[in-house]
Amino acid sequence: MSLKISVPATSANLGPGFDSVGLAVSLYLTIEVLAQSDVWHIHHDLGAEVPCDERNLLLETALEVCADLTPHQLKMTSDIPLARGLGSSSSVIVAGIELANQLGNLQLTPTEKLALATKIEGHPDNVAPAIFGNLVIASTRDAKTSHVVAQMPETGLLAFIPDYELKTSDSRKVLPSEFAYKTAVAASSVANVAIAALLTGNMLLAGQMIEEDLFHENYRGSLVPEFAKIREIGHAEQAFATYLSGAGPTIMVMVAVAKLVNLKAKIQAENFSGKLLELHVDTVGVNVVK
Ligand SMILES: Nc1ncnc2c1ncn2[C@@H]1O[C@H](COP(=O)(O)OP(=O)(O)OP(=O)(O)O)[C@@H](O)[C@H]1O
Ligand SMILES: N[C@@H](CCO)C(=O)O
Repeated sequence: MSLKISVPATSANLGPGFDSVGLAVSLYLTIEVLAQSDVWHIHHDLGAEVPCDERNLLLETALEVCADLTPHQLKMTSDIPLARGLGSSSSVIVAGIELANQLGNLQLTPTEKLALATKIEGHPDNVAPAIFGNLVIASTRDAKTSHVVAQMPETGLLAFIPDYELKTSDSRKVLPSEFAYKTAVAASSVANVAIAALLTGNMLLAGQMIEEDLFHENYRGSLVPEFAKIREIGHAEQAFATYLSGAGPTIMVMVAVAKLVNLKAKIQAENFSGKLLELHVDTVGVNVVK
């Protein structure tokens, strides 16, 4: 049997869409199913800290979804950097669900996959676009997830991926545990206009609203020292928006395609330690090739 599963990276939040909005982007985790085996084994070159057995999040997820899968040798490759704010954990969870779906012949619908993935990840903002591709707006309350898949308006995407990791769990520790009613109303009004602008293709307004986030970026800015400077460069180069991708530390800049080259040169000139990558919107989501 030949089976290959690929899952895109995802950039969550887009400013005020905290925990509920995400965009699928063009970096990929790929799982290749090799021969049946007595025990599970994952061949990968992602480093010694990534387990090769059932302790790997891929197999933890697959076996949680379907406990009696036949063990296989697997090959895992990924260009999604770990703990950088590009949805590496969600890509593995979605791949694990798909692995169980295929090997266990579960016939899961995309909505069922979203429910399973959200339960495991805790929020839908990365797993939803990893499943559906594109821009996804989702809300999970009382274990029920509602979602809308939308086309992202045309924009260039430039990601600065710092050399250091920032685990989502650490980046969530700096957030407040409570929010005053008035602030919550203001924060959700910003989010509402951001989404309405994205859905009507108004990148200028969407960009302004993305940068007015009140939910998380003010608290996380100090964890990502490059953020303020890159946003300043974004303003000087007329980018639509600069935001913290997911829990950081990746910084995403949305900019008109014609302005990408200049923007890239200006950020490169700062000599920050990390990678600067031009990305594209992934419109496919999780993909199975047999
Ligand atoms: N290929 C992989 N195999 C096994 N575990 C992985 C893999 N990729 C990521 N993980 C797990 O996910 C953790 C990173 O998850 P975390 O939520 O901190 O960051 P992220 O998903 O990359 O970023 P964000 O959620 O902000 O977009 C890693 O430390 C590791 O435990
Ligand atoms: N919405 C999440 C994304 C990372 O998992 C956060 O910002 O913490």
